[in-house]
Amino acid sequence: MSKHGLLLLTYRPQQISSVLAHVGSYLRTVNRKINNTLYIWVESNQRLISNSLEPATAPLINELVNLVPRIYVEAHRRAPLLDVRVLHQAQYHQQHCQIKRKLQYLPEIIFTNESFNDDHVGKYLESHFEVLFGKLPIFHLDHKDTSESGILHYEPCSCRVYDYVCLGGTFDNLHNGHKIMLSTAQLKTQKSLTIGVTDQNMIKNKVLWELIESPKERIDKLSSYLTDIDPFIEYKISSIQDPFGPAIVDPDLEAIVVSEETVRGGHKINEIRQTKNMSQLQVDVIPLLKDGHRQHEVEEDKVSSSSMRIRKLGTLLRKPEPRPNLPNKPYIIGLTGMIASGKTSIAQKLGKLGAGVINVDLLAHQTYSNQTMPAFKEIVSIFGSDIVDKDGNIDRPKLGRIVFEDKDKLTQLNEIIWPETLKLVFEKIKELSQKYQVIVLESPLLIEGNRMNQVHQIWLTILDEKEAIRRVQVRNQLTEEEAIKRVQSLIPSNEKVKHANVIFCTYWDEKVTWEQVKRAWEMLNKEYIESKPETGQ
Ligand SMILES: CC(C)(COP(=O)(O)OP(=O)(O)OC[C@H]1O[C@@H](n2cnc3c(N)ncnc32)[C@H](O)[C@@H]1O)[C@@H](O)C(=O)NCCC(=O)NCCS
Ligand SMILES: Nc1ncnc2c1ncn2[C@@H]1O[C@H](COP(=O)(O)OP(=O)(O)OP(=O)(O)O)[C@@H](O)[C@H]1O
Repeated sequence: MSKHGLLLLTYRPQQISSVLAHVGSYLRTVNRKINNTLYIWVESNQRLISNSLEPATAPLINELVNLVPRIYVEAHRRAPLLDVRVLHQAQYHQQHCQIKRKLQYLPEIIFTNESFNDDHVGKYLESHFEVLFGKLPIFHLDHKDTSESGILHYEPCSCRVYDYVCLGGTFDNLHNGHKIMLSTAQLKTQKSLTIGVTDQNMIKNKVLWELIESPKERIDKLSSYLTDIDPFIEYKISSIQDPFGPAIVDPDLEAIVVSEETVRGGHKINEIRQTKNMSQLQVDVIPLLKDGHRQHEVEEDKVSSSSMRIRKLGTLLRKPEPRPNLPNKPYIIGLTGMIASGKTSIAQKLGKLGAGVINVDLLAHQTYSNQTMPAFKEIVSIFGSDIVDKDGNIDRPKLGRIVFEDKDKLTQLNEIIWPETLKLVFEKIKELSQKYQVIVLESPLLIEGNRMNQVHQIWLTILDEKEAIRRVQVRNQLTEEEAIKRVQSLIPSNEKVKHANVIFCTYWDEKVTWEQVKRAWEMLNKEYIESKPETGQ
């Protein structure tokens, strides 16, 4: 299996759309041979037959606007996990034909759909790219099952081209739907493509927004993707704070590319431009790419970044850091997350699957549960005798109201309780390690207390803040204001995500939570438990 490859897709003169007949079959074979990136370069077979290295006559724009999106539709069907990149060589960029392109990922194998002399193929590709193709293996693709041909339901948009085009999006987990939109816009652009990328304040209503990368990371990835596909256009990519961005400011823009679901945004932009006496943008609409690989009813119908985020739940997102300070056994999972995000519910499920569970909160409460316990006196001396109830115990709801009103007091309380709690945690770990290989330490303040190196992996529960506030109100009988204070008293989930090896979300019903937990448990056992020795890393 190679990581990256390049498919040289050749067609007979005047018959460019004929490549579509078999592209699905080619992609299926390629999908078995590479597992990361596939570049596709579309070329007339005449250039290879004649072994001519003269500049080619590039395919016509109307052919490409038809062809390229359809290749992505097939890529979604046949190789949904491959990063397919159809490289453009549009007619109006003929003057750049002599410039050798760089590629972001170096191909390790070449695929061709027609048999040519291997030397010709290597030389031809080396005349277009700064890659030593001559040394790479060449695999000739056959298409046996022609029955797959021509089943592409795709209505391409107009083939008019413009100097200045714009579009917008979040572009998290760049997928084939995005690629259709971006390619269409690139093919329509002769000079400059302006792209607005949603800022952090615009994504907070999206499902699992905490898993979306920062605007800078998304912009960087988008920029290197676009340059890889077509380095001859100017790209102006910036973050936007509203749905309109530069589209209602830049007088040079001529067209906007939108999808069926965002066409209203395009028309709204034109309304605003009209009020400012600016020219109207041509609104070019691409159809939505439906998801043929939906895994769950909570996923969307269309190929979507949200569905891709949902699929990450319960999987290993980040390899755990080595913990030379900890023995390999027992293997300790720190389960943390926002208040009412479902830590206890997930810990219980892990318990049912075979983990030993320690609730650090309960042990913390033990440290001041009666007058003989070590933290009792210290807490009363700091928070006053008012917090002791008529039975002589510390009134926890009352203490809670005090510390969630005042961050300093919360820190003070944690400083008193933590050393004693830690002693109890160690005792409990020792006791449970007789029976369990995996111990789940349910610990709300694991990250706040910077205690991440005391566990082998960090598993994080996240939940939409509004839902967390609703749950706290119901469960703890609090007002909305009090619930908000509790939920917001900890480090926000989007910052904790950086530390997490596995993430869960309990937003949907229990069945969905169970699926995530089972996935994580299986991964843990397979990768980290079954094959580990007692000591050493
Ligand atoms: C407010 C905007 C920018 C927010 O983007 P959004 O969060 O929806 O981005 P997302 O990354 O999900 O999608 C980006 C674009 O790809 C399209 N898209 C997403 N999935 C698919 C799919 N499966 N098939 C086809 N297109 C798709 C979206 O409809 C959108 O047009 C957008 O929704 C919008 O209203 N666009 C029209 C106005 C605009 O472009 N403004 C900025 C101009 S600079
Ligand atoms: N999958 C789920 N679907 C719906 N509700 C859930 C789900 N999981 C948990 N809940 C509910 O959310 C509330 C909080 O869950 P839980 O007590 O497990 O959270 P927690 O993170 O342990 O809270 P705390 O930090 O306060 O201890 C509970 O009322 C629980 O019933």
